[in-house]
Amino acid sequence: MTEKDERVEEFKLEKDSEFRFELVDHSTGHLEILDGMAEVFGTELVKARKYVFDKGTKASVYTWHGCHIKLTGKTEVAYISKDTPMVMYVNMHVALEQMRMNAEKERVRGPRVMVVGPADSGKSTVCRLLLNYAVRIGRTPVFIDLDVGQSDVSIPGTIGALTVERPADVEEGFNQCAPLVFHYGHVTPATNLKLYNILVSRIADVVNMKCDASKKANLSGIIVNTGGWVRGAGYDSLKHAAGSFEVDLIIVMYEERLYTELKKDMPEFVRLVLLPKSGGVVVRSQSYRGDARERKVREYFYGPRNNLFPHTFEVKFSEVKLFKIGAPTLPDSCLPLGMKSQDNKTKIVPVQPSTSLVHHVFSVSNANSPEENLIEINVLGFIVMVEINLEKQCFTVLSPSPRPLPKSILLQFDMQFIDIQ
Ligand SMILES: Nc1ncnc2c1ncn2[C@@H]1O[C@H](COP(=O)(O)OP(=O)(O)OP(=O)(O)O)[C@@H](O)[C@H]1O
Repeated sequence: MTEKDERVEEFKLEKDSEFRFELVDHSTGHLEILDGMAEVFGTELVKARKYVFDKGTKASVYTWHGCHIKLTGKTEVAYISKDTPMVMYVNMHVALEQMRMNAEKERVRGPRVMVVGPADSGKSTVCRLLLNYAVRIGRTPVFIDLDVGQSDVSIPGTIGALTVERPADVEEGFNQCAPLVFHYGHVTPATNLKLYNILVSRIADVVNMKCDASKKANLSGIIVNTGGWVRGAGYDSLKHAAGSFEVDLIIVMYEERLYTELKKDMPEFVRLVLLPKSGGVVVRSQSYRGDARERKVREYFYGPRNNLFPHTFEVKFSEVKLFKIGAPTLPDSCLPLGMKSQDNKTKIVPVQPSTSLVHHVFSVSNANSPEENLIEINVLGFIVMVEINLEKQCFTVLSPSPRPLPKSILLQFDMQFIDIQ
């Protein structure tokens, strides 16, 4: 596919059709709706507003009744398709709403849904659609993102949950005002599956508490997004997540093998639905995913439109305590008697200040002391070590808020962020 020059194009969409586009990696695009009604992944577009889409965006505009739109920008692909699974997705939403209404009558909890499927099968998009449709009719479901590679709740390397109270912003996604976030530190569950599973159980416990405390959230139900690792240990961790959240419905994106395996392994009360993958879902390369992760961290500090102003300040070594979760795995034969290599995976390892920490991202833990269970305590936010001065015994950090840091225990990510615009 050849790259077109930036240009203004208008498209007339018939009812039940979608306009799919991919912007090139180096330029943003603008979209306007000129006539009719349309939505982007379940969020309605407002007339006379110019929506700005980030570089490399891959998205679609769907219309139930027909519309006329204008796109300005450099696209790699831009086309209209009438072959969309949207009716099936909306039927799914209707079924969930039916479950909520039944739950209301029977005074039980609303649907607990988990969306699974291989990488690039449209899981996040289906979650976003179902959440948007739910809030559009007054529900407030809890969204949990277990995808540590491409989280829609917080930065990569974390798992998080938020109560969705309004539709996702077309440009910026869900409002991430007060998410509950736990530090994992890596961008794939495989790096430390033991820790990952502990965090999944922990976040499930907290979500259960939230649902016990809020009747509305309990009735609205939960929607859990998962990562694309669906074989071997990845499959086991999906089963673990299903058990932790006590899900009663699993949506499997297009893969029959996964559907059949889960059908066999899940208890009877768990319903399984196989949904087709949209022809518009784009397969993203490793480098695109890496760039997307970096963009996500940048967005955390600078805002989605470069509209935030982070702070840089010095922090004395003595003011903070740095830790990493998990020590390198040693063969069992090298460990003290009775200890297993798996125990190392949840070990809290103190990290000494050194120049190797430059550019590393750190979570600011909500813990008050290292004696607390650092793994299972949520995090307040993130900083980046911009500079380390061993002589002055201080770090220079990039932080979303001005000094001082809210708490003093910092947890190290594998991930680095180099702050160049
Ligand atoms: N109908 C569509 N038209 C155009 N682009 C789409 C459509 N549906 C999804 N996409 C895009 O395809 C990409 C992959 O979709 P999505 O993130 O939902 O998949 P996923 O299964 O959650 O991916 P993974 O778990 O591997 O990160 C995203 O960039 C999304 O915006």
